[in-house]
Amino acid sequence: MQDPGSHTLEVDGLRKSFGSNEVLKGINLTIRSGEFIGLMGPNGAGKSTLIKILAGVYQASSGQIRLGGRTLTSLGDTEDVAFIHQDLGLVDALTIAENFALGNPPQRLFGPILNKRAERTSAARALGLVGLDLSVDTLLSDLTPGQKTLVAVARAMDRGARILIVDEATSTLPPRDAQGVILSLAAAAAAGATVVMVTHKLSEILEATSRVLVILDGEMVRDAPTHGLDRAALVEMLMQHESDPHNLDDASHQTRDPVLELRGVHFEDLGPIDLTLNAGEVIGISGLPGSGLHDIALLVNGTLKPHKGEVVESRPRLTRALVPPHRESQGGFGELSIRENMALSALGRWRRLSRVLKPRREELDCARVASELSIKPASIDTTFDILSGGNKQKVIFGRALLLNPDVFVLCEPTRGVDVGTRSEIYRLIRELARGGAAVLVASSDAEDLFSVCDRVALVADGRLQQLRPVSELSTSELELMV
Ligand SMILES: Nc1ncnc2c1ncn2[C@@H]1O[C@H](COP(=O)(O)OP(=O)(O)OP(=O)(O)O)[C@@H](O)[C@H]1O
Repeated sequence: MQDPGSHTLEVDGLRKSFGSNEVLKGINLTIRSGEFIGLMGPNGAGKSTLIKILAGVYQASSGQIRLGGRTLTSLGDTEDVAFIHQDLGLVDALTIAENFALGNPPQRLFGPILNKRAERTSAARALGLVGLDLSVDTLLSDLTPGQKTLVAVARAMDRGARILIVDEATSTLPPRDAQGVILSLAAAAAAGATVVMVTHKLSEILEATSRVLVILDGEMVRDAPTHGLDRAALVEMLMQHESDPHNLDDASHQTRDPVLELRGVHFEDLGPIDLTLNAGEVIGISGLPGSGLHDIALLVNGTLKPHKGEVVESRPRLTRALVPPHRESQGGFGELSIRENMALSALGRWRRLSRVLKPRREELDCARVASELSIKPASIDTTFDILSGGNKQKVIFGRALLLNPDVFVLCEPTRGVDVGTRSEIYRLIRELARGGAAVLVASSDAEDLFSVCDRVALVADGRLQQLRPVSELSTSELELMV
């Protein structure tokens, strides 16, 4: 029997099935106080399901959870444990102090009189712990996404959490913001808190964690100290038979005829923007949140119309496909299947001359793309809603592939996807360019830029800087760009 005061977290033989699909196949774990755990695994491996069982969102089919020797059905109601998801559970219209007070029993001075001062002092102290130099009266809506995540971490610590469970909280943050969050989590661990962090970013694992756990197909297949590991070792742990994501074949480019041009385009604070997309070339643009990076992509796609200037197409009826920046709000239709979500915009492709749909061809094409992207579950009749985050991203990417357009506009194409799929997406993008498509990648992920783009440029101060060949840039120059 352990000391109940300790915060050792133990999981024994945890299983979870959804219908006949066994998603967790007997997970065993012991995590001690002060450990910083990186939890990795391919899309659909079961990471979020494990976290949701710990949080009490799902109930395990069998198995045990113990904290400090006490058996619990979940950690959801335990003050010692805080969960930080992509949806941070903060309210934009409230101040930092008010967000801290949300859901907390009020601190009382005397009878019904609240001790607001004590609440503010303790909130300010917690902000200091995560390195945020902000007044507690700042409105949440005035913060950057990274600062909001730090507020969520500070709030958890203010509430006395000794275990922080963080599920892909940095995946939508620009690198510098993500770095701030990782540093504050590392500081929390150094001060004795336990951190369990789900991430696909190898750099975050190497930078901050003390131990790596890998889930594959619902089983915990690796458990190793991070010390001594490098990127290649992590990739090998994840993939077993890995093809190096950076070893992309050098596409022999064909003629680079202009396909689409933005000429002197203005949109809100952007402009003038001049950009030419050529057949067979992958152009990458990057920038901070609010820089207008995705607006440029949407202007290229025709979703946004310029206030001034023109979008010139090289031929009539030029076709375009978009992977939108916000999968959560602009991506898929939750109640439709993988197949329906993929086929939606390309239905015309499977029509006979008589205009009758050829469902068998449609099914085969969707199944082929789903398999190329290793979408899980493999059945294309699966409902979109129940897919893991990374698999949703793959379906949306697959939809663009099926359209087979002249121009691909890909916003954050690898957001939330695992290491193996990332390299597969890079291979597919190169293939699209080799096939003559013009590709625009609008991404805040340096790896997207140096792995797949021919030329890249930064969006800053409303302008698109000069495009430069990636081959002439060092990794650190690229990382500085994002
Ligand atoms: N509510 C649900 N009903 C049915 N199946 C589900 C449900 N939630 C998750 N699944 C399935 O469980 C499997 C594991 O999903 P989970 O979200 O745990 O993966 P993950 O490892 O977190 O992936 P990612 O890295 O893409 O976020 C997937 O095949 C998913 O479709």
